[in-house]
This record gives sequence, C-alpha cells and structure tokens, in this order.
Amino acid sequence: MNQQGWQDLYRLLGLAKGEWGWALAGVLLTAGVILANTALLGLSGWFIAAMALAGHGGPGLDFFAPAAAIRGLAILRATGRYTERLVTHNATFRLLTKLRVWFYERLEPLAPAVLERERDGDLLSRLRADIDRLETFYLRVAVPSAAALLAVPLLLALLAWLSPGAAWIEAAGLVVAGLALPLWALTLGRAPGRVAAAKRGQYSADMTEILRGHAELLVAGALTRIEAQAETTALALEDAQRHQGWASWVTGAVGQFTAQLCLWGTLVITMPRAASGLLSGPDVAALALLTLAGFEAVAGLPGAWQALGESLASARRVFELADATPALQEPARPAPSPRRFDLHAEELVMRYAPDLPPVLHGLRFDVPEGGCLGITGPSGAGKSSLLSLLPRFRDYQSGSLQLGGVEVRSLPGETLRGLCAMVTQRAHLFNTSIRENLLIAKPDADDTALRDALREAALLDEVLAMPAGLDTLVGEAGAALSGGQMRRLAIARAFLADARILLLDEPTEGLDAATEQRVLEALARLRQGRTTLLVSHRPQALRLADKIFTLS
Ligand SMILES: Nc1ncnc2c1ncn2[C@@H]1O[C@H](COP(=O)(O)OP(=O)(O)OP(=O)(O)O)[C@@H](O)[C@H]1O
Repeated sequence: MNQQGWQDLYRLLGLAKGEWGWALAGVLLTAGVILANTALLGLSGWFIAAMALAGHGGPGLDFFAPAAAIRGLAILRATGRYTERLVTHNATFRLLTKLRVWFYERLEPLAPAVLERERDGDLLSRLRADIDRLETFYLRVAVPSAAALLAVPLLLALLAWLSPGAAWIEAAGLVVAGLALPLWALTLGRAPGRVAAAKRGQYSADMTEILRGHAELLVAGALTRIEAQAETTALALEDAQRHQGWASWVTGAVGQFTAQLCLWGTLVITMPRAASGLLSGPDVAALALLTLAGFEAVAGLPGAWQALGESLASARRVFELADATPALQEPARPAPSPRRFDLHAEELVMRYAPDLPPVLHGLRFDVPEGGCLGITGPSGAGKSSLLSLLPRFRDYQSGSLQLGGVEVRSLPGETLRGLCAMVTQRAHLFNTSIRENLLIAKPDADDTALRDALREAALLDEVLAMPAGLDTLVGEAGAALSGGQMRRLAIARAFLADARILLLDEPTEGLDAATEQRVLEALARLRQGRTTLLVSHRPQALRLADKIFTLS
C-alpha cells in the first residue's frame, strides 16, 4: 500500500473517533466469541473422544461438568455473536451517518462553482456508494483485525500450555493466514478495487445522463451510442469484480489449506506423544480441534483486506472532493449585515479563472433601494455572471460591489443568499408537490401564506383547478407543468421568501406573448419594494426596469 493509502486509512480511523467506545465493545465481543467458539470446539472434541473411550472400557468419566461447560460455551457463543453483530453494526451505521453529514458539509461550500465541474451521477455515487463501501473498512477490516490481535495471543498461550509444539504450528499457520494472506489479498485487490470504485461512479453518471437526456438522445439518434458507452463501463466494472472474486477465491483457498495443514501437523506431532502415554487420546482430539478452530480468528481477514483496496479507493474519491478548495473564501471577519439595500458597482472585474479573460471588466452602475436595473446585451456578455455575484456563487477579483454601502465580498455567502431571491428561466423544481416546492422558500409557511403567494404570482386559480390542488406533483424538473406555470411557481417562491434583493434572469424567455404578459404582471407586483436586477433581451420585460444598462 502506498503512503497515500496509509494516510487515508489513518484518517478513516480518525473520523471514527466519536464511535471508538462502541468499536472497542465490538472488538472485545468479537474476540470473546472467537475464544468461546475455539474453546467449545476443543472441549467438544475432547468430550466426544473421552466418551468414546469410556464406552470402550476406558477410564470412567464425569460427564456432567464438561457437558455443562459445553452448553455454557454454546450459549455464550450464540449470545455473544448476536450482541457483537448488534454493537458493531450499530457503531458502523452511526459512523456512516456521521460521515455522510461530514461529507455533505464539505460539499456545500463547493456549490456551485466547484461542483458544476463534476458529473451529477458521480457525485451521488461518492455520497452514497463510496461512503457505504467504507462500511467494509470499519466492519470487516478494523474490528475483526483488532479482535484477532487480541484473541490470537490468548489462543496461542492456551495451546502452548497444552502443547508447545502445537502452539508453534498454529502460530506459523496464523502468521500465514492472518498476516501474509491479508497482505497478499490487499495487493491483489488494490487495482481491481480502484477500477471498480471509479467505474461504479462513471456508470452511475452515465445512467443519470441517459435518463435525464433520454428524449434528446433519442431524437438525435445518439441513444444507442451512449448506451454502448455505458455498457462498456458496466463491462469494465464486471471485469474488475471478476478479478476481485478470483482474488478472494484464491486467498480463501490458501487460507483453508493452511488451516488443514496445521490440523495435520498437530496430529503428526501429538499422536506419537499419545502413543507413548504423554498425552491422552481426548487431549489429541482437543488439540487438533483447537488448532482448526483458531483459524476462525483470521478466516475473514484475507477477504476483508482484499476489499480494503476498494474501500480505500472509495475513501480517496470522498477525500478528494472533501478537500477541494472552495472557489471563494468566506470573509475572515464578516461585515455586519447591511441596513439599506441599494447597489453600487465601480470598476467591477470578474473572471472565471486567473488564466481566462475577464467576463466583467470595469463595470459601473447604481441601483437605489427598491429600484430595478434592466440589464441587456449580447449572449456571453456576462449578464448571468453579474447576477451570480450577489448571492456569492462567484467572486469578483477587483473593483467594488456594494450592497447598502457594505462590500459584498465582506459579507458571508449565507447572509447574502438570505437577502436574495432568484427567478430564472431554469428555476429548478423538485419532483414533489407544489406545496413542497413552495415550502423550500419558507418552511414554516401555512396554507394561507402559500395561497397568497400563488395568488400574487397569478397561479392560484390554476393550482386550485388541479385535482390534487397544492398537493399536485410537478414531475421531474416540473415536467407536469407548463413553462409559464413553472415560471410563476418560481415567482410564488420568491414572494414567499420575501427577499430584499430580486435577481431575475430571463424570467420570460421562451413564453408566448399571453403567458409572458401574466408573468410580467406578477413580476411587477414582486419587484415592488425590492431592489431588482433584471436580465432580459425582451423589450416587454425590460419595461419593468427603471433604467436599462447594456453590457457589451
Ligand atoms: N463556469 C464558467 N466557467 C468559465 N466560463 C464561464 C462559466 N460560465 C460562463 N462562462 C463564460 O462567461 C461568459 C459570460 O457568460 P454569461 O452566462 O454570464 O453570459 P450571458 O450574458 O448571461 O449570456 P446569455 O445571454 O447567453 O445567457 C461566457 O463567455 C461564458 O462562456
């Protein structure tokens, strides 16, 4: 494993800090179960052999004590295993929940500037599949490895007490099955694991895009080609999984073989001692079974360490994004929230990357509080880029943009986003009810407030005429609504948010004249008392503005 792998492993252990108590309980229980199981098998072997010899006229046997011990150990093993599963799974699931929240909190500041470079399906795969895969590390690698470290010395001590020779054989076998094999499995599993994690993300991204752009791909005749691409990814994933299966079979088989070899080795060295009377027959049976049962302590390790390759690849994919630098830095000492809401820009310069030419260059404008500035200009002039500065989705590099006399860059993004409402031609609607889509803007709004907002947006009558009213489902990205209804739903949201700054980006684009008129009437009500930036090409829409500014 390379240095990066070890660092990730160490970091994964660090992230589990809050759950160490549970994990320790899991380790103790697992080690207890291994010891109980080994003792059970050894004692059972001894007891059966002793009973058989007693039956054949051998020495008499008090069978009550061993029978009771066997029953006790069996109960201990069953309850121990149940409790161990309960504890370790509880710890792991709590941890995965924590990890998911931790990862999401790191993703949030990356939106939208950094995340828009990623494929949606791949992001989802990191958040879900990759984090789920870390379960393998905690549940199958960390806890069983620690339990083996605890149980094996005790087991060897017991064997050494009964027969030092058998203890040496067992120690050699356990070094092979519990150390060499897991390390070999880790090496074998690393490359296919890395491929599997990457291909799983790619497949998820391919499928998300196929489903989302299905209609366009079908019309363009590109569906078969893109499906073939996804199939190639699926085949590569399958190939990686086949390699993983092969590696797991090989290491499993070598582990079994080692255990059998140790069993025979123990028999070979103990039987002559039994023949010469140094050991009893039942002792030989007990030692042979103890040797075999001891391998339970390490049986799962090769498979788990092999899967560790994929877990680490998943961890890397998670850490890579979690460690990405946000496109903009929050101010170290935020300025107090503005009390006025006029806008002032001077010599404003904004570029998407240091090596790209500026999109906005020396921009200058003023909008009084409650005023509306219409912004027009050719495609690519930077109109949408300008709007993205106010909610701090992007930053400007020089010049000044002030809200109520406070430099926008010195305000936290969250404060600014709380002051802004947006209506764009691509306002996102979630695939849920109209009510839920509205509540995004104001979670505690009651039905009266929702209806008022819909009335102001000139959408109430249409919503009430729908069979489920406010509970009507809008479909994927609002597919069950018309373009005008989607736009007015976004306006209703803005009414509910009751923000002081309104950012309108082509709010009537793609609408017919009659619908545009209804949307504009709603917008005219919405802009009252709110400082508004309105980007549009359409003369009717620009009539809402007090002043028009052309970006070139
Ligand atoms: N995320 C981005 N990374 C790099 N360049 C970008 C990014 N987004 C936009 N641009 C570039 O910035 C320039 C301005 O884009 P913007 O979307 O602001 O223009 P616009 O005036 O709103 O255009 P339209 O009227 O077509 O919507 C364009 O050249 C565009 O290619």
